[in-house]
Amino acid sequence: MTDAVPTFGRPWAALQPPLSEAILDAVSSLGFEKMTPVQEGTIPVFLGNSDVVVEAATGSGKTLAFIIPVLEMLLRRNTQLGHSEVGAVIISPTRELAKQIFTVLEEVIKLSNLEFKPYLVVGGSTSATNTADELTQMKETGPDILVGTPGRLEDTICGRLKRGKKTKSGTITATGSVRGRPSVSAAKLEVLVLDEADRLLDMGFEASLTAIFSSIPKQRRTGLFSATMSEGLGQLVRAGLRNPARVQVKVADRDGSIIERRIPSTLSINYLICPPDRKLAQVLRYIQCNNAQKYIIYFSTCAAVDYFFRLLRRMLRPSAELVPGGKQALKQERQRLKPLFNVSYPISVHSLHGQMVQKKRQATFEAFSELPSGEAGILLCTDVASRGLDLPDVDCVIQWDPPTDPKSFAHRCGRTARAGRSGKALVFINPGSEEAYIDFLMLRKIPMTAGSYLLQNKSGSIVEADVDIESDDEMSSLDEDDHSDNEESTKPKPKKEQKLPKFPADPESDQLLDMVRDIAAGDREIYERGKLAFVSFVQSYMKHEAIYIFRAKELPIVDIGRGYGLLHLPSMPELRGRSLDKFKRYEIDTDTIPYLDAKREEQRLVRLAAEKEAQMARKEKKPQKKKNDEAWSNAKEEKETAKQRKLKRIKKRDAKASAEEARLLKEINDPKLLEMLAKDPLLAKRMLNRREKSLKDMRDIAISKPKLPQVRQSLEEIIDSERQRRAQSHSSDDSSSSDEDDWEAIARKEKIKAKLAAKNKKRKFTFDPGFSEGED
Ligand SMILES: Nc1ncnc2c1ncn2[C@@H]1O[C@H](COP(=O)(O)OP(=O)(O)OP(=O)(O)O)[C@@H](O)[C@H]1O
Repeated sequence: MTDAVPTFGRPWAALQPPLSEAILDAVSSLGFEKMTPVQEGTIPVFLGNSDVVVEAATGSGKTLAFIIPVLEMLLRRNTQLGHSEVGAVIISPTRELAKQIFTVLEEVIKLSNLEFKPYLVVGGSTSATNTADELTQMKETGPDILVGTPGRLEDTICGRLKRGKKTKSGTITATGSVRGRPSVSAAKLEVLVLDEADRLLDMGFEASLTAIFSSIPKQRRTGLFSATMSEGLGQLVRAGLRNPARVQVKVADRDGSIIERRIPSTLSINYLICPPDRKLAQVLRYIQCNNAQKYIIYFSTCAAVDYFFRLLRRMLRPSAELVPGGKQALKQERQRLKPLFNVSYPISVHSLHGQMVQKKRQATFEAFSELPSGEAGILLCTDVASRGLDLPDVDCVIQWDPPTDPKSFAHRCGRTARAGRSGKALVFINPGSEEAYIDFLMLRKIPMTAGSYLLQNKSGSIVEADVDIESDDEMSSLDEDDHSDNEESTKPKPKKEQKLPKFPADPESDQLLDMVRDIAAGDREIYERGKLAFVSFVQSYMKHEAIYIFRAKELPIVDIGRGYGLLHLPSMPELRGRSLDKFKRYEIDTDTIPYLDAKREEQRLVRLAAEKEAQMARKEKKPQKKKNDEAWSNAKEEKETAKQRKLKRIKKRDAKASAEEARLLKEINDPKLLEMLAKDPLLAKRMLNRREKSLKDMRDIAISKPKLPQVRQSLEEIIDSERQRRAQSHSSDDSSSSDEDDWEAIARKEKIKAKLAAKNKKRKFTFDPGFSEGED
């Protein structure tokens, strides 16, 4: 793996056209002597009156590559901006990123002694009053540069949409749509920047962007920046940019040769093909092998972050509040972990995901950024923290699961190895099904090398184990039962399972999982969150964009459950048809698992008692039913079965109806009637079912059109013959009335559905788009 040092470019003073003294002072005060390649490539082009599309690796200094031109362009203006006029707008997909850009911008302005007033425009206010206060404050400030998220910026620049419907393309369709007054005037806007442009589209901000484009002058400069570009960007480029210059920064390898890779040359990425029930041991061993460092661990879902945060905090930084049973229990738990994980420095555990309130997100961000020296820090997060965040000095990024959006992979890894620092990344791959992901990333210019499987030897030291993971033969034969049982391997097995186990026995990993289960058995919060995390992970697996690699059917679901330290597998449709024998249920009545929080536990016990009483009462009333271990899961299953049955019924009914309709249409060959029936398919059904009123209607229609004698004739003929045929068949079989009722009922239901949909649409439409920056 390459460990090249990135080549910084020339000194700032070498730029042509030259930067102003104030900006040169600022970059020098920041301690940046030379430009990074992306800065050297972008600044002169952007300042030379060209729109730019910039693609450069993570951590390559893109932020300054647009902040400096923005300030320079405003400095070069001939006329001054008025109090309510803005000269530049920078759009970012997330609040964190917007805040980060704003901080850098503020710092550069301060260090350069310029008098520009930047303003941060993001959602996340806790109330409408706060929002109103923020607006007033912004108007008082009279900002020159706005940095923010798309929805809020749209409200600020275009005015808040009070009435009207916004389509995906950003046009307002409903007549009588009304926007409030814009809070600023963008009439003299000089420059627009879209940071993480592909993400802006992925998050569905197209409409807001289009609205912003239509409210700002066409004669402006626009820059589009990202480490990854998606195909959808073409449309955005056409809509918002004019003949843009493309700046693409290639990475120089150690020997100076130019190689095509999407990641910095200082970043080394390892993949580890590892059974999912051994990931926890691998992560802890990896940490143990290094000094106090900063780690980011990515998970697919918020629920997984919440669960592992609680679990790791309890294991790695246990305290009297976290461990029930007082000091003695705390000591015992520490003793139990010691042979499995032992480091001499303190470790703090943090979590960050999109469902956390903004304040907490910010606090986590700051705490992890300002970690005391000598302390290791682990930040557990979802992809909300994958893009753009410049967390200082992250040593290693671990991906517990590959991201559902392949583009996120490079962004996740890019939180380390920033601005010339070296960094490591590790991604876990499930054996037997996900190996193709390695080639998939190679093709996307993200090279990876195999990482080592770590084992603990008898003296407790961590050693690299020999694992044969290259053989395709073994790969294809590996299934859920193949990898762990060494003893099992000596027993005769069916043909497919006769391969040698790929992974060595790892009793310490099993001990670790036993410890996790014991913890869950004594802490309801962890027990419940574990189940939630597992279910949400399995569901998120179905959402992988690369579904041909991440095939739900091949997901080693039982091993994953074991790896999560579950006490039992929750009942879920994805487990149907799987062999669950390998999973050993933890012997405990789960009702007895307490919350550590006394008040919460008290409430739970009261609720439980009430539920039991109600259950007893029901039992006395009804004949006894089959005993359920988990009432909630069975109820869910029953609901699912009922839903399936209903769907089947509807499908059958629909098929029957279409067949009937087709048959009728085939029988009737009058063109005018066919036209009428095409316009009103129910007419055919009514006719078929001898609804007198409808027949009369049809006859009337035919008679009232004397110009169409043929139609009248054929209609009457058809109706009469149909009546005769029906009369005959009704005398022997009178089952069609229910069918008719169905049709009428379906028509009625359709009407109601349409009405409801219209109502819902109305409701959605009043929702404030400015607050919709939902990440995750
Ligand atoms: N010329 C420079 N010399 C040294 N360090 C720099 C220079 N320019 C920027 N940096 C530093 O590099 C780090 C990464 O910069 P920045 O956040 O702009 O990267 P980025 O390309 O936007 O990354 P991402 O794609 O992940 O958002 C920051 O900590 C920044 O302070």
